[in-house]
Amino acid sequence: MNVPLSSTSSAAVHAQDPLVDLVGIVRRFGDRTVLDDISLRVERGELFGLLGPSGSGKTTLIKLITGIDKADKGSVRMLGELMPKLSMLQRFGYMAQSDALYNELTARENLIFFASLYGLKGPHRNKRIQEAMNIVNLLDHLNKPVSAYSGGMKRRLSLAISLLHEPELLVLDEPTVGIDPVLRQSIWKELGAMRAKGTTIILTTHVMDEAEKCDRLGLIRDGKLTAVGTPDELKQSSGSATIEEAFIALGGGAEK
Ligand SMILES: Nc1ncnc2c1ncn2[C@@H]1O[C@H](COP(=O)(O)OP(=O)(O)OP(=O)(O)O)[C@@H](O)[C@H]1O
Repeated sequence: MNVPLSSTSSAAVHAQDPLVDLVGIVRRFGDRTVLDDISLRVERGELFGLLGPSGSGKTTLIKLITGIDKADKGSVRMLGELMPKLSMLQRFGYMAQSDALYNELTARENLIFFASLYGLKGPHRNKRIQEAMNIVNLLDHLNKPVSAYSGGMKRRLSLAISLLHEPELLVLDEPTVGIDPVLRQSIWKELGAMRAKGTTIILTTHVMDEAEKCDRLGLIRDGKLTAVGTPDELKQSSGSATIEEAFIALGGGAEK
């Protein structure tokens, strides 16, 4: 991962800091403004969903939160720390939309590599590898090369990697794309269990019944945050019966 990281220290982390605090974020590519003045706070322990049509800017926003990319204007703080910041890497797990896996290595070797980045060692590392692969139902495939994995299996392995170090924050870009409904349900059960233990989760989704399961949603359209609230608040404020209707009524437009 090519991360432009600063190692300069900033504000001390205080218990009252939101987990993620975005202020006035602008991101441009050439003369195109892809994120336009986005301010958003995600509190500790929340399961926060970003919902928006294809190309609306969800992945770009996720990359700014994780410090993979830098905003042209505005600030991103994670736990009070200005991002990007190298030491924060151990405190969040990130599952990108395209899998960042070493195809020629086995799943176990991939997990060992990422575990070393997170500072996991010895029996604890091995226990976490077993636990994470059990969550995504891939324990039987631990020793297979990733090149022999299906697309859905690669997604599940990427999810296992993001969970490996039991981070305080999980950032998941379309985590259930290409995953069958049964496993999708079990992954959501696990995300719920992690949230119950205090993990904050930020994810992007196009699936409306997944959006319903989030504590709060941010609706993005053309790089603008058009609405933020609980699923019920968004339905009420738009007089809609479903999140899908609320999404369209609140400027979400057509889904892909
Ligand atoms: N590195 C880049 N250079 C130029 N344009 C980019 C770059 N990254 C993203 N974009 C553009 O920014 C816009 C937002 O892209 P982004 O990937 O954030 O959308 P998205 O909401 O995540 O879409 P999807 O749901 O399809 O993943 C798109 O028009 C995309 O083409």
